[in-house]
Amino acid sequence: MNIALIGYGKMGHMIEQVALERGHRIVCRIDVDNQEDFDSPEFASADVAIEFTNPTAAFDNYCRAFKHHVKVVSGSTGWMKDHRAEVEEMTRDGKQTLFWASNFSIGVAIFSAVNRYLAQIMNRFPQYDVQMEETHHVHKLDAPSGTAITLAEEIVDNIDRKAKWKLGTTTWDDGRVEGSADHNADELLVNSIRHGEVPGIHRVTYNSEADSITITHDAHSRMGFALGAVLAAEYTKDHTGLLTTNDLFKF
Ligand SMILES: NC(=O)C1=CN([C@@H]2O[C@H](COP(=O)(O)OP(=O)(O)OC[C@H]3O[C@@H](n4cnc5c(N)ncnc54)[C@H](O)[C@@H]3O)[C@@H](O)[C@H]2O)C=CC1
Ligand SMILES: O=C(O)C1=N[C@H](C(=O)O)C[C@H](O)C1
Repeated sequence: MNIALIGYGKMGHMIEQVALERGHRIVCRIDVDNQEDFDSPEFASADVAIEFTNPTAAFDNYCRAFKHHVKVVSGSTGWMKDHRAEVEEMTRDGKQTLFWASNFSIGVAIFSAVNRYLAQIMNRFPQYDVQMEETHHVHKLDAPSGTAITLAEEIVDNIDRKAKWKLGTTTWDDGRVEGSADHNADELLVNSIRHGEVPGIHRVTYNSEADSITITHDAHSRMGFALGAVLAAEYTKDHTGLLTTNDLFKF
């Protein structure tokens, strides 16, 4: 299939490699210095555009692709709080197509299924309090990570004693600590760590006086995200509307 890349950074390059290995063609690569290519015949020839940019650019990129009726797969995080409703409206009834996931790896899809089940079990065991921690490279623009927000929303949806999640502290390599760990009992605290070149670690911990239970997903590289994004593009070619990893992996 024909794939356009929007955002040719760390993820864009890795997705290109995986897409070529799977026999796809890259028809267009758009980054900040060639925005006019959105209006090129090459871009319009794409079956799907794969978008990995940043929290502020993502939504405009969806709109520019939709103008040409090009379907989009996107992993950009941090835009949901401002544009979720507009994206839901644009993709309603398959008018436009966006496959979005805060994390494309199969490992996180499995982790998410375990996370939901564990939260349900914990309704019977109020002696455990739950907290989350995510660790990423120091270049990351958003905190908490998109994956942490998705996992936190799943816990809040499944455990009766938590009403919402709250960003706690962000700790940097140089020892700086931003934010505060203060929170009410019904708030799920999510702490962030920014360290070196870490691709992404997500940890959910249930702690009681007697013991603690921790589940962790630790990405060894970005390869799992890139493969998932290309699998999502293959799926998106034949589907419409607002899609996510639950559609692809059927959890
Ligand atoms: N859902 C998932 O599985 C994953 C999501 N991400 C997310 O993907 C995004 C990108 O991650 P990386 O590739 O690591 O970042 P990066 O910083 O290496 O690459 C982003 C690229 O987008 C370009 N860009 C910025 N504004 C643009 C615009 N308006 N149009 C086109 N290109 C533009 C930048 O110049 C840069 O080349 C982040 O939001 C990150 O959180 C990252 C890894 C996995
Ligand atoms: O910025 C990253 O690198 C990552 N971002 C995603 C997120 O915010 O959850 C996914 C992955 O953890 C890597």
